[in-house]
Amino acid sequence: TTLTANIAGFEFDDILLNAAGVYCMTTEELDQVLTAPGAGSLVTKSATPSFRAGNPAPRFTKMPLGSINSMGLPNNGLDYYLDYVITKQAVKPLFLSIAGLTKTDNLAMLHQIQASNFNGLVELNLSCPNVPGKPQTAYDFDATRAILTEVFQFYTKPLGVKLPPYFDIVHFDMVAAVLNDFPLAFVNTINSIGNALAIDPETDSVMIAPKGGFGGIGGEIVKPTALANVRALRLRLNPAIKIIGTGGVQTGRDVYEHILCGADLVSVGTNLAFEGPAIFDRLKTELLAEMAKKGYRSLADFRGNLQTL
Ligand SMILES: CC(C)(C)CCc1c(C(=O)O)[nH]c(=O)[nH]c1=O
Repeated sequence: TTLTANIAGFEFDDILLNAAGVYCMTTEELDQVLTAPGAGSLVTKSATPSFRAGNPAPRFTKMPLGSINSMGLPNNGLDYYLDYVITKQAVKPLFLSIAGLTKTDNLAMLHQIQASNFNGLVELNLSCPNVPGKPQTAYDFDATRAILTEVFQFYTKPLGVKLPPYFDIVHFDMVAAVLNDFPLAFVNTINSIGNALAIDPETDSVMIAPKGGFGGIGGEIVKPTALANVRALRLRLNPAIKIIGTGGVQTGRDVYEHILCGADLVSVGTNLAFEGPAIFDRLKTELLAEMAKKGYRSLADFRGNLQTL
């Protein structure tokens, strides 16, 4: 049985990786994912041009059926992660995530990466903010088209985008219509479901300090939305644009369902944070068992084969 995938000519011989933001802040964490059995790649914490401390703690916490976070983009700056992926890219194909707070920052970072010795894949986090008073970039389809137009004027290395979840069928149509106009290597869907609220029953208070307790949620609770976004985009996007499925993965069956919806790679956030990198080998074992039960010998045997009634 083989668990392989190909994105932009890169062969992955395991299809699991971390979700950006989880287990990827420091080189120590990144090395643990890099060497974890069952993990076929890794992605770095979304980088800004220079170091950011991020929001005051508590800013990530467990809650029933998942997690809630408002980290505020804490990261060690682009150079730190660019150095890491350049040093390690011979081991396996790697993803470098960027999330500029302005379009100027994103373009500057991409110029630096274009000129660098990094030959892996860039994940442009489109949950990054847009101009104040407007929604995040990925919820502003004109802004999404504008930044991708500027990026592809000069950026020639493999690039994909990280998307927040959409909840309206017309939004699936609209975002796919934008993305299909660009030579994207992949789309990673979903990012956390934004601006949720969790309450501590002991104290009747919110659970995280930033933003009055509002934060992005991940984990088991988001799986139905994650699967819907993978499926909706698979049905709409050019087949050349591969899909990384993210959201709600805690068992091999969850990985299997992301693939059934059309995912090529599957990433783990919340449950990786709770369980640690040993989760990758557990998920791989459970996925292989699920495939054996169904008589599948490769992911191509069932990728995208979700049945409708
Ligand atoms: C939400 C942003 C801070 C604009 C981007 C970074 C990010 C964060 C974060 O650093 O707060 N958390 C998430 O769940 N997803 C993200 O993409």
